[in-house]
Amino acid sequence: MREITPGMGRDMQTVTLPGSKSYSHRLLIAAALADGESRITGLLRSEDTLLTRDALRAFGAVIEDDGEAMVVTGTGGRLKACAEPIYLANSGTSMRLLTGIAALGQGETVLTGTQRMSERPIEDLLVAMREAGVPAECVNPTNCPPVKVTGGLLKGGKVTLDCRISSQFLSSLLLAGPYAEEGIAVTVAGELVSKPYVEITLDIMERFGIEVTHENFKTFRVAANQSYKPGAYHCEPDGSNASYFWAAAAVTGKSVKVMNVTRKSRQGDVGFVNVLEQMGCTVLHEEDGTTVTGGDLSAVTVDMSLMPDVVPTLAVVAAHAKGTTVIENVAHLREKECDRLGCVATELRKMGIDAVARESSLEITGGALSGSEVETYDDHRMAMSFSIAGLTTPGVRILDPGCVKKSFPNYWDVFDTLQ
Ligand SMILES: O=C(O)C1=C[C@@H](OP(=O)(O)O)[C@@H](O)[C@H](O)C1
Ligand SMILES: C=C(OP(=O)(O)O)C(=O)O
Repeated sequence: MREITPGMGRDMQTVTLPGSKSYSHRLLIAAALADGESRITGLLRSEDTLLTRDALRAFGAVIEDDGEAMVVTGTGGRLKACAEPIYLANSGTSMRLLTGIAALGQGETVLTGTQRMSERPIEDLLVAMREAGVPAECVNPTNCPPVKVTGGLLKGGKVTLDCRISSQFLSSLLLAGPYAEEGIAVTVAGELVSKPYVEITLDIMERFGIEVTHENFKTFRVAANQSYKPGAYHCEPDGSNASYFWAAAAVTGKSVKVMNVTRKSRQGDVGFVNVLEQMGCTVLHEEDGTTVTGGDLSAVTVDMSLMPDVVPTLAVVAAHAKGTTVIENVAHLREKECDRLGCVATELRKMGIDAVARESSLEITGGALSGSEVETYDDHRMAMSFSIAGLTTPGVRILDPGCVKKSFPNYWDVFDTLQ
């Protein structure tokens, strides 16, 4: 348990954050699929990205960490058989992205995780993989992991993919695509949620020399006989994790600059500052970072389909704003580390805030917060978001604060520099 002390130290604070989780997973995967040696700096070393690293090692990539960079000797897309199941805890990105990559393995691969992982859907991806020739199925009749994938049979061709639950399914097929026998053409059926994460995938594939074409994010084509180019790559800091520090400024009225996270980034969550601006904050965009200064906060109605991971942060800011904030189009938040609509509403209500989770939206009416013991549901974003409420409200106690290790192991050290 960790009790937060209200208040911030200086009026203007600067923070430096570790690497982006989404970029780190993809940089490691692309380098592991390349033929030759890559050197990657700035990577996030957290529970989830290290699980991806270990899985790629099991698939035959040689990955060494010299403290500054990870040096990856890739497989050229020829992956080793994995006799033991690959354990991916509750890392959805690892599970979904590596399920597609397992199609490049030899023989059968089983990918497994925590109890919560076995409640996070994956069947839509497996349907498309089977269309592409890959025997792939859930071990239990749940549409969720563990999954079993038979490698070596990725024919590719035309497939249809339902992306209403997760964009990670599409990223998975795209990343494996260059090594499909016929290449792959993926048509997205239904809404593509979390689209910016697909842009991150496209960015990495392009940087590694792979050409992907698409018509307005509807049909994506990856030609066969392309290969990932090894080289020197750098990972930018994490835009989702920046949200907690911008939110700290928003609720305290002070200023926080997050270094090297700028609007030039392809990380959709950097767009969180635009929502804060709409709520009454001032935002300063500079070449070397983005500063938020808090102001009188008022409620917003906002579609957050593109920025799912900052919804818990926004919810805590909304609890401090005048009026009722409506966060729309976020049904997919129910499938994350916890049911983030239900759990966020429950924890806000414990603090005396009127919060309602609907099927695909969240409504929060700002008001006077009171301290409470915050259940974090083994969800790093619950811990980090609710710590921000503790800056304005005495008696906020975060249970299981160590769960931040999933994406931000030194979160509390950086948080403490605010005080
Ligand atoms: O591809 C990625 O790196 C991610 C995609 C998003 O998931 P969904 O596409 O399932 O919403 C996001 O929530 C997750 O933290 C990271
Ligand atoms: C949803 C998240 O991650 P993942 O899907 O990788 O578990 C997250 O980091 O908020």
